[in-house]
Amino acid sequence: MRDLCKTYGAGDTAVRALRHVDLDVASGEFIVLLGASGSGKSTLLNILGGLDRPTSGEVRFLDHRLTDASDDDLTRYRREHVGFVFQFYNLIPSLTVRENVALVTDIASDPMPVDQALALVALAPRRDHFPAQLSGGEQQRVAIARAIVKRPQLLLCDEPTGALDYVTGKLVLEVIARINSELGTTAIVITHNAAIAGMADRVVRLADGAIASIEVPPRRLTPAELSW
Ligand SMILES: Nc1ncnc2c1ncn2[C@@H]1O[C@H](COP(=O)(O)OP(=O)(O)OP(=O)(O)O)[C@@H](O)[C@H]1O
Repeated sequence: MRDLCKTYGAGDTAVRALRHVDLDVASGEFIVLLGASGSGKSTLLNILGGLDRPTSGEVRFLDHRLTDASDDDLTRYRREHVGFVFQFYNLIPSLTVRENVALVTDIASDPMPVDQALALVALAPRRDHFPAQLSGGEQQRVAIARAIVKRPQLLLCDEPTGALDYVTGKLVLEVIARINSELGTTAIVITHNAAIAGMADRVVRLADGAIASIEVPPRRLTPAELSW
């Protein structure tokens, strides 16, 4: 990302959500994005994921220039390269676990078998259950399986543990760390929980739409080693 700016609205009501952000993310990196509410974290993630466009500046992903991409190009970029995980799981209630994940394999070019994705999130035995029969943490793990079944290079997580209790949140973090280390998927995780920063290769802190600091933790911790 180079000199990335995003302004919502115009005139007196304009909100400058991102101001001149420069950031390079290496393939396979695990980045934790911290910052106060309203500091621009989701805006940054949405632009990186091709869900939104910057007002000015440049975003590149490998040889794709997202800034000039047409709507169709952005759709293809999201479909082929990006997996999203949000705070709320957005599963389809009338479909089983397996069917929720299989929806993605129907449109992906090189998906992994659904059962492999479910095994990665330790949910293979629940494949025929419906979302309402699962706990919040299990539903989030289905959402992660759905995000990674197409083998995206980039996994973008916006508050993935925000709705979960301590133990369940840790289980979900374990799954994200495993995807990052076993599949080499680049992971960017937004959180309000500064303790999660210990899992990262780098911790990027936003303040008022700008990068306030980038830190490299002395040693990358496993989720089991984190406490809050
Ligand atoms: N669609 C929009 N229209 C107008 N302003 C917006 C819009 N989306 C976000 N904003 C504003 O842009 C700023 C950054 O919002 P953003 O959601 O990126 O922050 P955040 O750091 O993710 O916050 P939180 O931690 O509360 O989710 C905020 O001031 C927000 O009110």
